[in-house]
Amino acid sequence: MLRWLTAGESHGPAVVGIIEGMPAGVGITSVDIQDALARRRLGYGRGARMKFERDQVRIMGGVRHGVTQGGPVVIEVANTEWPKWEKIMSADPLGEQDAAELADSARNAPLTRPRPGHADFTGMQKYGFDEARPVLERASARETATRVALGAVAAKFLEGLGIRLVSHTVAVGYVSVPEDAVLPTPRDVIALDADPLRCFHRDTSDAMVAEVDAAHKEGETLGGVVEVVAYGLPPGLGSYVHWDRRLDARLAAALMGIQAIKGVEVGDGFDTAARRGTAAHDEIVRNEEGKIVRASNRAGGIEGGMSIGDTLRIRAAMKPIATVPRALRTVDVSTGAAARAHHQRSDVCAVPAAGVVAEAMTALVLAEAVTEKFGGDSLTETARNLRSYLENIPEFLDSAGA
Ligand SMILES: Cc1cc2nc3c(=O)[nH]c(=O)nc-3n(C[C@H](O)[C@H](O)[C@H](O)COP(=O)(O)O)c2cc1C
Ligand SMILES: C=C(O[C@@H]1CC(C(=O)O)=C[C@@H](OP(=O)(O)O)[C@H]1O)C(=O)O
Repeated sequence: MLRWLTAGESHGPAVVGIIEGMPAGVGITSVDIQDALARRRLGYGRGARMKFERDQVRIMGGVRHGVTQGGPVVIEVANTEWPKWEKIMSADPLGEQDAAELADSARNAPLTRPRPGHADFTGMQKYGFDEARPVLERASARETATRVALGAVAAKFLEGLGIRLVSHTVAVGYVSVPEDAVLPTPRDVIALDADPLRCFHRDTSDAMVAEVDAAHKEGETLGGVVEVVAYGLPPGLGSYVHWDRRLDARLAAALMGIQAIKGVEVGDGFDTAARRGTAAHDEIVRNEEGKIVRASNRAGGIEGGMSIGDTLRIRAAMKPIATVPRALRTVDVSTGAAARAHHQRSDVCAVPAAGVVAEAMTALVLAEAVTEKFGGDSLTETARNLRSYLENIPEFLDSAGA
């Protein structure tokens, strides 16, 4: 069983992730995790904090000399902003002098004008806070740094089994890649990361940059759509036998669990709903070598809640950043008067970063499904079990490795 948790606040000393059940023998270093985190910072339209803050990674358990040992892997991503927040976010009660200094600090002014589109207002109601600071600290997408760190470990495990993931931006606001655009492969990751929007279609990327500039100028923010593509999956991850074992359900929950994600689509998803049956599915045919393959990939590599051994495609729709510079209407809960929502700084568009987070979440779900199906206390054992499964699929059913 693979399970994982994250902890920490946006302006606390660190955000921390722990993953338990990762087999031994997976090669992972702080540099690998640092590289994954650097990709999450990419993207045209991200805010000031991305420029001045660094992610400082420390592996605190489960890895020795660059290889997992089978125990829980613990990763700390320190917030380099911490010295500015040490008093505001102190875990322990403050002494008299520190408390007096804090009371005078502008940074600590109570956030009584909750921002629509955030957890602020309902979080205050639910947990009984009189301002939004304690809510936004944990609701913030700063926490996605830990998901990407843990996802880097999961991705290394999958890579050891020949499974590779890619993510890319397919829409920013109303600007979308054309429907017939080529899918990126793992070979394209460097080019993708070099693109300002992590978009694989040159002309669309230029139009997206212009859209982010226009939104920025108008005090607006933008959302969009990202896609995760996974290559090399064996058939049979997940199951049709129960709703919560379905791979599509688990991937959808994982992507929906990312801050600001409001929709998930597997394969052609919503377009498929508008098609007639003969144009909606992926027919089973023999190729020139006599191998059983699919004539298309409309389902996005999942049927009956299981991977079918074809390319996985899953999309997530992100709403526009809720801390809008042209601040939205709210109520100041300290006075009851109409007001404008609190705004200091924010991203204009975080869609490219959301793609990297979605890739990490997909890696975590796939790694969990792989360990569930193939078990193994070491990567070698998991690989052996996977090989044996594939070798033992009866020849007349063999579609593996498509
Ligand atoms: C990578 C990433 C970066 C984000 N950056 C910001 C930001 O700078 N400002 C903001 O208001 N929201 C940002 N968000 C979105 C908020 O975290 C999100 O809108 C908030 O949690 C409420 O969304 P929900 O209703 O889906 O929980 C970001 C989300 C992601 C995934
Ligand atoms: C810090 C990160 O993202 C933050 C996510 C976020 C939000 O409201 O979700 C708001 C912003 O933080 P702040 O309000 O402190 O500027 C982003 O910078 C990060 O991704 O590392």
